[in-house]
Amino acid sequence: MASTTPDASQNQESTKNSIIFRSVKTLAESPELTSVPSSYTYATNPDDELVTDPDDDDPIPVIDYSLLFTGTPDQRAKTIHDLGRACEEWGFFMVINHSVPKSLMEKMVDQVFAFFNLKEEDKQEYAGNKNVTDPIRYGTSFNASMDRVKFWRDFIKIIVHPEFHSPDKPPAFRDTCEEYCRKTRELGRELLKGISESLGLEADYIDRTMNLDHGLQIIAANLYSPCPQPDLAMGMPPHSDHGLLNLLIQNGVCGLQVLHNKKWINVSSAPNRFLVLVSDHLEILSNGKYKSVVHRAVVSNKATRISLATVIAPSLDTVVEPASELTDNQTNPAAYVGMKHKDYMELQRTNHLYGKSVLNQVKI
Ligand SMILES: O=C(O)CCC(=O)C(=O)O
Ligand SMILES: [Fe+2]
Repeated sequence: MASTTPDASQNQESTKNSIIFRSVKTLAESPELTSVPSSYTYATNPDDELVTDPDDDDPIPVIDYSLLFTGTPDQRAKTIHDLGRACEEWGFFMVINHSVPKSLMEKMVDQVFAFFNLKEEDKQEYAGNKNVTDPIRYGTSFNASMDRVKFWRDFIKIIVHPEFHSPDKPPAFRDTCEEYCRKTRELGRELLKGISESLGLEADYIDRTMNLDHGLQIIAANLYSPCPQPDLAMGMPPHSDHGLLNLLIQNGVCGLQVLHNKKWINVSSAPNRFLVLVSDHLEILSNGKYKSVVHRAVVSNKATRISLATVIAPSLDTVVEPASELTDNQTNPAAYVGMKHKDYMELQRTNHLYGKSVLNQVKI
């Protein structure tokens, strides 16, 4: 795979007082870099420091997707029950035996790599877009103009449904991405049918009420370049995602940690698995029964990490509120106010990314 050589004049912008790198990649590749610049120095909250691998007695839930279709009635019922428990207790699970070919997953990760390896000026074509509904947004950190501390991450976010968009380069990106997005949309919608049933709702309840025929699907590809002092920088700070589910894959380099029972759990994954994160709108719809998972991405000094998140979300105009079937005024009143998905996304974009700070704003 071709790699770009940093070119100081092309990849840096000078302001009155400092030089700003346009991407962490160009910063990480600059020969003079030996330590993390102060603008990236992230102070971890000491309360957050308990980091561990999963406990054998409480393993990360694994869902065998094929049993939803080809299992015996008992196996199917158990899988739906397991899905519900995973959403309730972890807000996170891994999916095996799913419908997305391994070769397509690998091809997509390769294309993401190839995109980040384009010349910076080619990627900058998509930079500067600010609105959550801009079809393609390339950038660095989270919201670089607002972040108090910058995150060690470059990203591209692409809206792929209800309308499909794609960068024109690299040449094979569009076709690979279109197929990958179709397959992951199908996977996400089927998982949501099982999740609907686990809540005691009709299988198509979430699909119908969240208007998934016109649902928003976004892919967010993240590049975490090697960092000279990984303990001092953060790839993505603790946060939960908007949307219903986030289907995540990575390039074989670990870095994702999920918060479970007040501990940060390192997630390692086999190449053919999807890491599925319950996201804020599923928590709202289930009136808090299912919890969106707080997660973060740490960085390494050895390898470049790629992660590719596929967000399956309600249509932009859907007002998401707790399902009336799951609430009653006396014993289980609605715990969240309804909000249009589009407004929620805007709220997330204009807030500092920390924990569940956005979700807390719609909590009653
Ligand atoms: O890189 C990761 O594993 C996490 C990425 C993430 O949290 C996101 O894109 O929302
Ligand atoms: Fe996330």
